[in-house]
Amino acid sequence: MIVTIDGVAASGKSSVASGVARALGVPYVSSGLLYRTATLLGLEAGLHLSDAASLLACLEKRPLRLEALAEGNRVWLGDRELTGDLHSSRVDQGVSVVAALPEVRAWVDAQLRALPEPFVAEGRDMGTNVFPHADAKFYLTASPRVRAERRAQERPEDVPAIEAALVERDRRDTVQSAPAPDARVIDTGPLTLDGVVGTVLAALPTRRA
Ligand SMILES: Nc1ncnc2c1ncn2[C@@H]1O[C@H](COP(=O)(O)OP(=O)(O)O)[C@@H](O)[C@H]1O
Ligand SMILES: Nc1ccn([C@H]2C[C@H](O)[C@@H](COP(=O)(O)OP(=O)(O)O)O2)c(=O)n1
Repeated sequence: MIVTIDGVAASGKSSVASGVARALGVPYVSSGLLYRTATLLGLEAGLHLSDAASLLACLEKRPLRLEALAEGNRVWLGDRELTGDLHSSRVDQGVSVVAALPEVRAWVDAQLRALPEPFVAEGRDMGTNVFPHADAKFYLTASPRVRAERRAQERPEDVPAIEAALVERDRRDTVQSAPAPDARVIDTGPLTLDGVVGTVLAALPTRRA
């Protein structure tokens, strides 16, 4: 069984995917972390983030591993854990450029499609491009202000600055961020995290994984 959870930036995709995966007893996988990993490694290597060939060469020769646990995803480069470095503002600012590169999208998609079922996959295009035959599809939204207020709990910046950055990233990610026609759209604004997880679980075709 594959469940896809897509949505705009900071709409709650990872937290909801983790809650759903834990309830089902399956892993979840964060596709955004792979785009973030490509961005971080490109920045650390001093590459131009639009230089797809160099970026891909850099990714393919490194011992990268995505640990897709239900409790949270972790990314490793050999023995070095990258996870804590993947949500910095500089990665936030560069990631849309990297995510627009078809070569990088193909690299991410190949890794995702190699995963053994069952799992929950979250990102932007899980239900549209990567797993169009998923058993259940969801798309999370919330207003920019609500999302910025949530992110402000996790980041040192203030709400207006985070909100402006989110709106800009939404704009740059528009192409790959359309909901699948068969996705159930959930406005998470008026709901608690548990409320969103419960809404997803209640809408699954069966509770088996
Ligand atoms: N109703 C809600 N639905 C989803 N996330 C929520 C909700 N209320 C608060 N949050 C919080 O919003 C923050 C952003 O969620 P996250 O899962 O990181 O989003 P995304 O993966 O879409 O960037 C997290 O700290 C999460 O706990
Ligand atoms: N399937 C995906 C997942 C993420 N992306 C891009 C779009 C986002 O700007 C970045 C980071 O996504 P991530 O889900 O980690 O972060 P946000 O929820 O947007 O804060 O990657 C994508 O293009 N396709």
